[in-house]
Amino acid sequence: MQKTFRQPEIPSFIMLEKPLLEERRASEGGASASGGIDRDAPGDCRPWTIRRVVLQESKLLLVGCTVLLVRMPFSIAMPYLQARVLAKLAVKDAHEVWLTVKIMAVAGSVDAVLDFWCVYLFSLTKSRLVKSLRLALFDKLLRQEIGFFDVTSSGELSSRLTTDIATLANDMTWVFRFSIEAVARILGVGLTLFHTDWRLALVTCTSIPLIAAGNRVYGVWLRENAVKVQDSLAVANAVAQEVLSCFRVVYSFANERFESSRYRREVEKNFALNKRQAAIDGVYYMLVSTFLMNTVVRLLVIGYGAHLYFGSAMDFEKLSRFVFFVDMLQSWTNMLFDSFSNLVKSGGASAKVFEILNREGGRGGRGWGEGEGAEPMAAPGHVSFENVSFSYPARPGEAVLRGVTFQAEAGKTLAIIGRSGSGKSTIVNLIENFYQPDVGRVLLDGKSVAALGHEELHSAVAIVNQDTVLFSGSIYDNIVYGARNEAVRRGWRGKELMPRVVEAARVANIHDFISTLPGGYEEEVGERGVQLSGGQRQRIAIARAVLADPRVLLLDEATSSLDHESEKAVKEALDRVMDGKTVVVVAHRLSTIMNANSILVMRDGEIADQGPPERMQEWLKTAATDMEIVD
Ligand SMILES: Nc1ncnc2c1ncn2[C@@H]1O[C@H](COP(=O)(O)OP(=O)(O)OP(=O)(O)O)[C@@H](O)[C@H]1O
Repeated sequence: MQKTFRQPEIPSFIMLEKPLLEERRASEGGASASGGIDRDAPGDCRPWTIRRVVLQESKLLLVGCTVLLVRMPFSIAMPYLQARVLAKLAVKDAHEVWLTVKIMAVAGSVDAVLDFWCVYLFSLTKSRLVKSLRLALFDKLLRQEIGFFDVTSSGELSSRLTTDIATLANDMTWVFRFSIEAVARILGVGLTLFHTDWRLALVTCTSIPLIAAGNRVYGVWLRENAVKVQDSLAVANAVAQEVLSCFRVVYSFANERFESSRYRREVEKNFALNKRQAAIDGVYYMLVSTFLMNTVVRLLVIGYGAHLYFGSAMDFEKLSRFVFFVDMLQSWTNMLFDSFSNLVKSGGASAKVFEILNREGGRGGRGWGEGEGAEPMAAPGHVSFENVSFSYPARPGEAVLRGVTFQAEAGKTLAIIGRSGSGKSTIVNLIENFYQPDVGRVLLDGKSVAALGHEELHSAVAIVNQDTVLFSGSIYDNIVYGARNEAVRRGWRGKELMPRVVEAARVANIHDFISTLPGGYEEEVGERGVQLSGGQRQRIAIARAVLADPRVLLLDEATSSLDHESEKAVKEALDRVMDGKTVVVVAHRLSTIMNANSILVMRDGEIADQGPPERMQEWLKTAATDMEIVD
């Protein structure tokens, strides 16, 4: 049921015009509009692989490869022309020398211009891939179930989003820029070598089987190590993120030294892996690149070439041309080695990224993005649990709820009480469909919450926790957060939203405070709302819930985290918000319990008792301490 808001005067400092609908359209159309990766379009079940990612940009790559092929004759012409200049110098043919120099100048210039296009096209491909992969991964993370985040640290995930994708992309740049070019050039030079002298060309090829065997061994090892390197980096990042985001706790216990050594330990593990990789890289390049290619092949070519030259089976120009081409072949083979090792490393970096992208995700109910835009149904907000048993995915064997059955009647308040760990918050979590019961059903107005659309459920149910989470941004942004989907559905812009935001802030007892701030509703709250007091944060969170105008309000009542004044302001705000709604409150205050319509007593995951407060009055007095109930 939509609440009708009194339209207050809009304060003069508010000049907001936030086009939420356009914002959403931009975010949804972002990837396809830019021609990037299809971000797991519905119905697309193809697994994510490097091949799939690369194929997404096949058109750009094709253009890049065409430019490479066009460029190749100009690049390959250079050693050929150089050898010709040397030969003509030896016979003092000035006309031919200058003519060849002019041809070299033209060929070199065309080569340079085409080089620009190669670099540009392949770098562009890389940037598009990074952008699309980041978007796809982030969207995939948003589609995961809450249990996934219980067992995966946010630091690790941000490492996947940033470091892993950046490594993958950097390495891919090499691969695109050089491996395709290297293969094209090696083929071109190879053909030219055979055309120049097939015997010397065969000698040049003798090392190929050895190089192939070396690459295979190196590749297997490198891939394994690359996965370990990225994993150790993710662990180090997770530690850093945790410490930085909880820095006040670190500071207040003077644990900087401990945290420094904890981070150092993880960075050292990453360093040890990198060191091992550096040593193996060294051995590989020493044997394959420097010894085999640069020394053995060169000695064979010059030795056998000299033999042919002295036996008059080859002239000087041909021999010097051959030597120049072998030089070119060597530098491009080295390039190919680099590309190969980078490709293998990017395989390591991408392993976890693809693992997440290919993750099924056990989110119950319809996922994010499905059935959105639908008008929320007008229903009274009746919550019921039918024989619910549940254990958390992180601890599958441990039943936290057992056979829980109760009703929270529409428009009434149900207070849940019980000892710490008895399962009170778990009940709230299940109403939010954060997790699904192992047995039984959780119903909202007769429908299983798991069967309701994601937006539909969460526009009907709002939660206010003790542990208030605000986002960095303005107070306005944080309050509007409660009604973003509705604002989009109704096409509201800033001027339609502002009166609602102000009204919500008034209901939540925070408008007067906001009006005293220099920036008013546009005042920044800092990361996680650090620039506000606990009570102010809570009242902004209440305003956010008021704006969401839910049918069911879930409250986790604070015990003593606030001073008397703030607690009074928060309590008044809550009393106003609760009016006329179905409220399920994890209660710690006797007044809240006595004002509730019904009380549910939890003990070790089971319902110990339930009934109206009048019936339990006497019992409550004796059990207050045990149940952590305060006056
Ligand atoms: N995400 C989770 N993963 C695994 N176990 C959990 C998780 N959350 C809670 N638990 C466990 O479930 C049990 C019930 O927790 P719950 O938070 O529901 O208790 P509570 O009655 O709300 O306690 P409190 O009053 O202290 O908040 C506890 O034993 C707790 O350790």
